[in-house]
Amino acid sequence: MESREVPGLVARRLAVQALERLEREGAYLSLALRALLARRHASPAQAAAATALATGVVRWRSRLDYALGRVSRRPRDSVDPTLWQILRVAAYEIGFSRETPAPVAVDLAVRQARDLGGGPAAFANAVLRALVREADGGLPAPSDGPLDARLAVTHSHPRWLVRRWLDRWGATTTEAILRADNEPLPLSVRVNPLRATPERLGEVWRARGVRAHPTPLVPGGLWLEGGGGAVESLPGFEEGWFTPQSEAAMLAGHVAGARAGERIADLCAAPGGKTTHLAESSGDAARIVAIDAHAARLGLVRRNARRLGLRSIRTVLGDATRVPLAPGRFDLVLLDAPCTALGTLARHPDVRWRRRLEDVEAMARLQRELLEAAVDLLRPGGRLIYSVCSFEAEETVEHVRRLSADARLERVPIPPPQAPAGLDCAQPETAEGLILLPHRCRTDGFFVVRFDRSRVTRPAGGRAAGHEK
Ligand SMILES: C[S@@+](CC[C@H](N)C(=O)[O-])C[C@H]1O[C@@H](n2cnc3c(N)ncnc32)[C@H](O)[C@@H]1O
Repeated sequence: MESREVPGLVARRLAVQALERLEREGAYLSLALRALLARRHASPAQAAAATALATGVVRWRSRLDYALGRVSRRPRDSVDPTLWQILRVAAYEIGFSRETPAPVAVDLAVRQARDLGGGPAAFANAVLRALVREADGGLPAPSDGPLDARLAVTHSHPRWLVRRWLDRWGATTTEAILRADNEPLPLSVRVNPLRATPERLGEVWRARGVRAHPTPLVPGGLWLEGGGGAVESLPGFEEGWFTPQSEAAMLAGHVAGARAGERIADLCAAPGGKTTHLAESSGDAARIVAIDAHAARLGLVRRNARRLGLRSIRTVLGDATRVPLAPGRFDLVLLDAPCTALGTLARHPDVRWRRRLEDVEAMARLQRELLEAAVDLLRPGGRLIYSVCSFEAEETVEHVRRLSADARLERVPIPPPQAPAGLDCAQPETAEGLILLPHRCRTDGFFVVRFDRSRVTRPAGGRAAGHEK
């Protein structure tokens, strides 16, 4: 019963349980937390605290393990896995959380360790007290060894990824990306212009004590001050006034510029964040086919369209590499492709540990197939918008180089978003598509490019050969 009496203990136990599921079953952090918090009937405060702790531990995992390893007399693989998660939570609080004083974090961890026996509790006490002494100015980080290994531990990323980024971006940019990945991003929403305006929504929220600011890069969005909390419980959600969406993701729908009367295919549509954006921009007056290979996720597209009051979206369950649609007929094809999601590490810290180097090439292969199918659907003059929440070369510029050699296509530059005061959004590779790196504009890492299907067929590298019908 102790757990009910000591404030903060329930949240820490929940965090440890979520972390164990992540480790043991490879569960997604957000899904593991959601299921656990619902099953244990956690209060909103317990849920918020457990989420913050588990997310923090996942984000800082390798730095926490390094710091604990320095003060533990036992190697990690000889320590009970539950006890190690308890230590990680406390180490996170000691190193990174301003909410809980270190002695309280140690005390709460020792109380949890007691469930495992007197020995584990004494061990936790000794390790964490030593850590508090070591961590005076922050948790220790390695000061020697190869740069990639040092950065990987200091900023808690897998070493293979750090090595890739060092090769491509150099040390300064890589370190800036690593830092940005560890800074939580503000929540944002896209306002449904058919039902509300950012001003009106901002007013309604202000009356409820929620502050919001216009998204700096994309018109029609709002950044929520303070983050946290369930955005779905805010006023206006059920009424279809807005869609939770990252600002980077809004950019794809924004540059697509869907218009009334257009025939549009969204090839990887679920859960419909961008499909509904296209429907809204066209005044719900386009003909939109939303395809996705996963039935349950496709159901979310229908649910979101219903909530937003949109009627121009038809859903089709299927593999978009073999689309059951007439080729050469679409004015606009959006391919927001499945990807490594390595641009979203600030929002989804577990993705960094889930991905392997092989995933990059596997995703690039699927994207190549999807791109071929997408190009076939375009009518002459039709436009293709390709986007991914990743900035890996294989998933972005390498596709652009290949498509640029396709005689049927012409790349149309996308104007870079206006840099708001104080942010440097200068794009490193505008010649090959728009890359948002996570440290530049407080967005996810993202990539978007536009290709139009030529009205004129031209042999590769040759002169125009005639008009397509
Ligand atoms: C990045 S998500 C799309 C997000 C969506 N565009 C949005 O903005 O809400 C990629 C989607 O591709 C779908 N997918 C993966 N492989 C597919 C395939 N071969 N054909 C169709 N959909 C596929 C996945 O089910 C997933 O929903």
